[in-house]
Amino acid sequence: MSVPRSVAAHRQAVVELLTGATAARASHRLPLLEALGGALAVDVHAPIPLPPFDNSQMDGFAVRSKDIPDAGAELWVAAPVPAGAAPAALRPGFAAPIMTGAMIPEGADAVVPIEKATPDTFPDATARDAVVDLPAVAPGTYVRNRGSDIEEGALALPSGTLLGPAQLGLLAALGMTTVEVRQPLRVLLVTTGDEVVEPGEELTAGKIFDSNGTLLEASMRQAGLAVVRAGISDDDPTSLVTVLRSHTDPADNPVDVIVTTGGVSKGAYEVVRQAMSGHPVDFLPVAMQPGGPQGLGTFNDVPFLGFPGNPVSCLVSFEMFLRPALSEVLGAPAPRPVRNLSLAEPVTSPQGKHQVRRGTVEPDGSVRMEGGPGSHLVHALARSNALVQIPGDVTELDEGAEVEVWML
Ligand SMILES: Nc1nc2c(c(=O)[nH]1)N[C@H]1C(S)=C(S)[C@@H](COP(=O)(O)OP(=O)(O)OC[C@H]3O[C@@H](n4cnc5c(N)ncnc54)[C@H](O)[C@@H]3O)O[C@H]1N2
Ligand code: MOO
Repeated sequence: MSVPRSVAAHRQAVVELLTGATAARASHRLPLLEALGGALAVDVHAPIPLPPFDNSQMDGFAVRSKDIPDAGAELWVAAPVPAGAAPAALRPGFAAPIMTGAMIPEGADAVVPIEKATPDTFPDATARDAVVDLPAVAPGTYVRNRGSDIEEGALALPSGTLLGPAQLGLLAALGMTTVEVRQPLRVLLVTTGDEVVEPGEELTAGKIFDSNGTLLEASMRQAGLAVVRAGISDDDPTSLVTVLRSHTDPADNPVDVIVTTGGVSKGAYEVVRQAMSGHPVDFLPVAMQPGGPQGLGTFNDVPFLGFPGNPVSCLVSFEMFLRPALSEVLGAPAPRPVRNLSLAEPVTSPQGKHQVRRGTVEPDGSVRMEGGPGSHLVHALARSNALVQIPGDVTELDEGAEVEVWML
């Protein structure tokens, strides 16, 4: 029996497997919202500064700060400056009513919020010769300077950035309508097993619904991959081989990566192992639980990963191997945030296996386990927001012990 491979060694093997497949990816230009979840193909530099002009952070009065001594001063009220208007220059001795986001008039260098003015309401726009009492204010107060968020020409987003709501919002703020994104990696996802049926079909004795397909397709899409689904393969290896051949023909737009689930352990009908015979694929144990049995190699020169069949094993395999490898090779998606947190309860773990438990981070910052270690516990997984990492040499941890937690 082969010696189990470490988690780090297997992750490195996945990185090496994907490195060739992801070289020189083509890119295309998409409208911003269609680029959601994609990876930026080029560095984007700011075509304009943000903010584009000095503007007010408050509803109040734009003033020349040097017009107001420490004791305060009474100033004439100038014409109001609504947001969107290009104001006239501010004359000495005047204060201009200004609204949040409105352009600071030339000559003004500070804003006094309306609450600090006497009277503390804006005069009627038609009022003549109105005056206002204002306290002293330091230059720059409540002024949002042109270019203080980003200067014109500065690097806004580096190539490889995964485009989420905040990144797309920035591009819109910069006035862009389209963005150059990498063509996503195309992944063929095949779930396997005679017992597995599509959700919505009839559930007869001995059958279960396919959760792996949805779980992994959702994970992959979130990570920016394009997923090609080939349904559920039964336990006949010839039909699985036919499916894999049809998606890996070099003359017919082959997929970039193949991921299967199930059929990799030691049962009598391990369809994936059988389908891969004659191809350079290793089936090996990784010293990890869940997700111990793994397949890795190529089928018709296309990188292949065989995840074990249990749903939690699939999710853990994706999070521990494929997602980090994509981050390393493509620069996206961003790695999961890692935190060191204390355990809300004691935990035991098998000697020699890196265990990945599912947990919930509590408001007090401790982490509580959701369900036991079993890799079939999809309900407990659905309650979790974190993967709790317990190294292979650790067998017992007390309540309060520190553990590494990956936020999902
Ligand atoms: N004698 C041994 N038996 C098993 C070992 C072992 O080392 N020796 N390893 C166990 C571990 S750990 C795992 S993980 C599984 C991996 O098995 P397979 O990858 O061959 O997967 P299957 O046998 O096809 O399925 C395992 C389990 O998952 C359910 N399943 C499969 N596909 C789906 C799906 N699409 N959606 C939902 N659930 C699915 C399946 O019904 C089984 O319950 O092997 C252990 N056995
Ligand atoms: O290693 Mo298996 O993935 O626990 O159930």
